[in-house]
Amino acid sequence: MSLPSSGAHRHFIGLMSGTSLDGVDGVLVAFAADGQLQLLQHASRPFADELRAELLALNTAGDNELHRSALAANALAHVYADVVRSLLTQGGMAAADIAAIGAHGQTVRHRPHEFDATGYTIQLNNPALLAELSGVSVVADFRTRDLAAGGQGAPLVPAFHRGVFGRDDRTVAVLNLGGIANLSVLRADGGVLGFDCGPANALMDYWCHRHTGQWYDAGGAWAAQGSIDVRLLAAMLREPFLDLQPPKSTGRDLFNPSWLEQHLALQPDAPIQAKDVQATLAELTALACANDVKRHAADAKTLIVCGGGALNHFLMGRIAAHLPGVQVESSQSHGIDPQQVEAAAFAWLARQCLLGLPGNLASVTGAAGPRILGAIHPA
Ligand SMILES: Nc1ncnc2c1ncn2[C@@H]1O[C@H](COP(=O)(O)OP(=O)(O)OP(=O)(O)O)[C@@H](O)[C@H]1O
Ligand SMILES: CC(=O)N[C@H]1[C@@H]2OC[C@@H](O2)[C@@H](O)[C@@H]1O[C@H](C)C(=O)O
Repeated sequence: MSLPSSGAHRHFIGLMSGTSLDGVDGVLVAFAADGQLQLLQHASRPFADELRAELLALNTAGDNELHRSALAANALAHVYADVVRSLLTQGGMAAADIAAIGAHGQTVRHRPHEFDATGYTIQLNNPALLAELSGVSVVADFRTRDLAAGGQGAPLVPAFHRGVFGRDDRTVAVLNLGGIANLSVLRADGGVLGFDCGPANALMDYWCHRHTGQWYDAGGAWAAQGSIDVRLLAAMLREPFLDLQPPKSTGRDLFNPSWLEQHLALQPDAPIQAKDVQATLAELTALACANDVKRHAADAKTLIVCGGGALNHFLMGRIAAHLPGVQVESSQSHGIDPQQVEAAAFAWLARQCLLGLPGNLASVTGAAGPRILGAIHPA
């Protein structure tokens, strides 16, 4: 993987807890002087049920939010610190060996440019506590500067995708299937387009947990038993966000259980079988993403998929079915575990911040220009 590097600041840790709310993924990476990034260690922690439920609840308005958010952020910092400890132990390294941790935090609201010209994006985090617990400098709060500069504040991974997956002889498309789906279009001339496509695991996980008690549909096996409900699918596909032009980003603010329940309530037929709803949600993700590839990356012959959704065989099959002539493959076949890509991106973003280099791409977020992202909390 070739990424810009000055040779300084060799080892970094990246921590990502994303919109699927499954837990924390962490990586320990080394940057070589020649710009190569090497993934050294990976560790993950699922959230305890109580913390997961509280983080989920904090995505919508509720009682005493400030107090509850502060406590949830503290709890999150402890999970982050636990992942950092594992990474250091696994790598046989000490805190002093790490230049910085890039800690994304937990998005609980994302409303760019709503309500006033700036709007807001909120990632719960306690980087000061994490620095104290880990003894490592922490870079956090990656999104707000881009927002202040008129950008969406998301997605931020396309710049990293370009460094890792970009080719100078062809267009490559990279699809992240986390709680939300986002696409990066990496052109041979270095130009990058990136935006959120719509819902991915956030809705499928909700539905799966409600009806099976499992946090997610492993391999998409349950969805594969269902039939796609064409009326429900057509109704969900009419969601205006799906047809907005980029730059655009979204989150659980829009694609949440109420959004799904409202669509279900409007269906004229008797209740749709639960497994059919699951199949239809997978198809919604597949079609929304495939339509975006056709609209914005028509010349791409390869679609590299990362995020936990790359492990959903049913979903991967449906995406491939809608993109004949495009090779749809997991990032694993490009040497990087799909569940480590985002965490690695935040290690890279932390390094960009320490080096005083921009982390955003104005062509993606719509910001007025390149900006150094993140706030540094020294060890
Ligand atoms: N074996 C599997 N089969 C099917 N789906 C899986 C599997 N493993 C993980 N997933 C899905 O991937 C999700 C986690 O993906 P990931 O960690 O990429 O999301 P995230 O980082 O929280 O999201 P985002 O990219 O939106 O920030 C799980 O919630 C689950 O839905
Ligand atoms: C506000 C926020 O947390 N957005 C996430 C979310 O999860 C996927 C998608 O929506 C993407 O836009 C972003 O995450 C990745 C890491 C990004 O910024 O590129």
